[in-house]
Amino acid sequence: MYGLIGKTLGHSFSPQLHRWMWGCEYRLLPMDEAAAEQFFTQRAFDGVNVTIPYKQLALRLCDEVDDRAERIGAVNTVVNRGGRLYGYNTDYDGLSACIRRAGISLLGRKVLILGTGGTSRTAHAVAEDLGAEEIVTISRSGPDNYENIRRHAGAEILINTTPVGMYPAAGAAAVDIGVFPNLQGVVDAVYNPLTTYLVDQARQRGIPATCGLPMLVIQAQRAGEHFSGRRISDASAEAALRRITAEQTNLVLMGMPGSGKSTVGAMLGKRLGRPFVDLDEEVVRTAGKPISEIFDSGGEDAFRNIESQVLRQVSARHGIVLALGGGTAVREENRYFIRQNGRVYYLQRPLESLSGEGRPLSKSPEAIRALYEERREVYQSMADVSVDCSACGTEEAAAIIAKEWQSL
Ligand SMILES: Nc1ncnc2c1ncn2[C@@H]1O[C@H](COP(=O)(O)OP(=O)(O)OP(=O)(O)O)[C@@H](O)[C@H]1O
Ligand SMILES: O=C(O)C1=C[C@@H](O)[C@@H](O)[C@H](O)C1
Ligand SMILES: [Mg+2]
Repeated sequence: MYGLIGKTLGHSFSPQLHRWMWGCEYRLLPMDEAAAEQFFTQRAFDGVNVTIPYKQLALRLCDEVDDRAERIGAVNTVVNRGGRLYGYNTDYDGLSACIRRAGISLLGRKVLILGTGGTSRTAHAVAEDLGAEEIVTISRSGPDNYENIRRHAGAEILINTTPVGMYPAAGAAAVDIGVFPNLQGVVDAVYNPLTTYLVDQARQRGIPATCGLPMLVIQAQRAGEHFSGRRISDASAEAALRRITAEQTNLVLMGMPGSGKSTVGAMLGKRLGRPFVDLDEEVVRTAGKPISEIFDSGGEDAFRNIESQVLRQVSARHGIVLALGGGTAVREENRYFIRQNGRVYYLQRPLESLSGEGRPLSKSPEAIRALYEERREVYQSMADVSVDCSACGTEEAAAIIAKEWQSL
C-alpha cells in the first residue's frame, strides 16, 4: 500500500501523479499525530510520502535516514523494506530541478528565502548546493524580517516558502518585488493558484519565475523511484506535469461585448467536457438583478465592484471554461485574477458585426468604436492567443480554440 500521510490532504495531486508515472494505487491518508505515530510503528505499508506537519516525526521514526534528509531535518518519503523504514527527502530534488528547469541560476548570487518552515530548510540546502553566495532567511519576527527587508534590496533571487498567495487567499505576496532592482529569478513553492501573485509580478517585469507545480511533480518522480526501485524517466515526469497543468488550467475567453464569449464559451465547454461559467451570469446571480438594473441603480462602478469580487472567486476554480465580461480586463486589479489559473483567448470580430443589444456600454456604433479604442491595448497585452473570428461562426470559433488547446 502506497499513499500520503499528513493532517489535511484535500488538495493533493499525489494520487494522480503516482498513478500516471508508475501505475500504482496511491491513497490519501489524513490522520492526527497519534495516528501518524502508530502508523509508523505498525508499518503496515510499502511506502508513503509525508507532508505537513509530520516530516520531522517521520525522520525520528525511520530506522535509516539518508544524509540529505538528515541535513534538512525532514523526511517526505518513507520506504518499508522488509520491516525496516528508510527515510528520504525528495522535496530537495523537486526544488532543485524546478529551479534548473526555470532557467534560474543561483551560482554566486544573493538568495532571500521567505519563511522558516520545513520547505525553507529544504530551500536553504538547495541554495547552498547550487552555489549561492549569500543566503538570508526572512521571518516575521527574526533579525531579518519583512519590516527591515530593504536592507536586502540587493537580493538577486527570491524563494518563497510561505503560504502567502496560496488559495484561497490569492492575490497577495509576502514581499513587494519592486524593492529588489537586481532580481534575476523568483521561485514560489506554492502551486495553487498555478501562477501566484509573486510569480505574476516577476513575469510582468520579464524576470524568470516558477511556481511550485514542477517541484511537486519532480519530488513525486523521485519518491516513485524509491517506492518502485525503478527509474522514472524525465519524459514521463514532464508528461505528468503537462497533464496536471492542463487539467488545472482554465480557458478564459476575453473580447469586446458581443464578440461571442458566452456563445462560444458554452460550445467550447461541451466540446472539452468542462464546466462553463459566464462571469456576467455569476454577477447577475450575486447581485440578484439584471446587469441593466445594476447600471441603472449604481452606475458602472457598482457593476465593476461586483464583477471584481465574483472574478476573484470564479478564477480560483480549476479546469473550467470561463467567459469574461467585455470590460473585465480593463480594471487593473482584475488582471492578475484573469491570469492566475487561466490561458486567455481573445475573440476578435469586426466592430460592425458586434451587436449592441441589451449591452449598456455599446448602444451605438460610435460607442462601440470608442470602447474598442479604449480597450484594444489591454486586450492585446492580456491575450495568450488571439482568435480571428471574422470569417467563422461560433461553432467554428469553438473548434479553433479546442484545437489550439489540445495541441499544447
Ligand atoms: N463568430 C461568430 N459568428 C456569428 N455570430 C456570432 C459570432 N460570435 C458571436 N456571434 C453572435 O453574436 C451575438 C453576441 O454573442 P455573445 O453574447 O456570445 O457575446 P459576448 O462576447 O458574450 O458578449 P458580452 O460581452 O455582451 O457578454 C450572439 O448572437 C452570437 O451568436
Ligand atoms: O501535497 C502533496 O501531495 C505533497 C506535498 C509535499 O509535502 C511533498 O513532500 C509530499 O511528498 C506530497
Ligand atoms: Mg457574454
